[in-house]
Amino acid sequence: MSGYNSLLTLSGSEIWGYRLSQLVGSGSYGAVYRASSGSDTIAVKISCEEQDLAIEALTLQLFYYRNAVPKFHFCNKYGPYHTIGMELLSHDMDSIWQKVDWMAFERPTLIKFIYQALTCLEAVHALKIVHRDVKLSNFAITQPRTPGNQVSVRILDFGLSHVYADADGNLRDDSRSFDFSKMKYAAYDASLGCDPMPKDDICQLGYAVMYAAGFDFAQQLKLPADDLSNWKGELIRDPANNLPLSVKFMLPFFELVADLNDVVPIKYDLLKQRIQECLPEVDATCDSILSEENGKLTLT
Ligand SMILES: Nc1ncnc2c1ncn2[C@@H]1O[C@H](COP(=O)(O)OP(=O)(O)OP(=O)(O)O)[C@@H](O)[C@H]1O
Repeated sequence: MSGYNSLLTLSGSEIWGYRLSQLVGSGSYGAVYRASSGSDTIAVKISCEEQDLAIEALTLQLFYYRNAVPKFHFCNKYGPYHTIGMELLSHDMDSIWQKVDWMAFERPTLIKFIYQALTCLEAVHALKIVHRDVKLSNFAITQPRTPGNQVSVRILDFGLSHVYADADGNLRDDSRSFDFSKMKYAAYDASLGCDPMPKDDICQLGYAVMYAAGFDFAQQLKLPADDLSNWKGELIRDPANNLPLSVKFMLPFFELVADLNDVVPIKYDLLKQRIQECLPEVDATCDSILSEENGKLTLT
């Protein structure tokens, strides 16, 4: 069995006193299991990528008291694998999206999601960390709280993240030398070969919202590299005429995203204000509600 496949068959194993009971998710590098010890239930991420997991563990620890990421429990080695124990979230946004009618979230859901996702990114950027892997499946919601099933958005997966500047603001290189221009869903500047910076996380959040709104982003990603990059460039040059129809109502937000650069500090409050302006009848600051009926999930 290949290294990666063996990551997917660890149900029943015991790690640091937690028994892995169910595979709840997997990505290119890791598998994530629900794990229990007595009444305590957490998520355990397992990967062969030592450095990425070490960076992720360090990052999660920095955010323990901020409600932006799953709370960190431990990191440890398990045979050939590296593991992180963390708060168990309920569903990632991509798997909820796959179950909604027409594979398109409704406007109120989109507005609340983007507001909370931006709040997560604000917390990440405040520590001079750039995430660099912003996509729908890297956001998840907390376990529903009672009464009312309220849930909040958290950002996941810091394997590609990087502390881009020191306390004095001097830029720091990443020795891992990733080539983000090859990443299909990279922001426009990164697709041209620039190092991804916080504004690019926000630009990628914009792509994630287009996808969540039902725009066929997967088809767009199949374009030849130059055409894809041109499309991303046009979105920034003239969002009013190039935004997909399903997110045109979010033009006030996308216009501000198009104006972001790496020099002027990002005004998160203004971005949030713009998000609220896109749909004034919905309070973007309210938590979302998760309901489940006959196996069908609804996030409102
Ligand atoms: N704390 C958690 N609680 C519940 N599910 C989680 C948690 N962390 C991750 N998951 C699930 O596991 C999936 C994969 O996790 P993650 O993105 O961290 O793995 P990865 O291998 O680094 O993925 P990628 O391919 O994006 O690099 C997520 O999309 C989500 O469904």
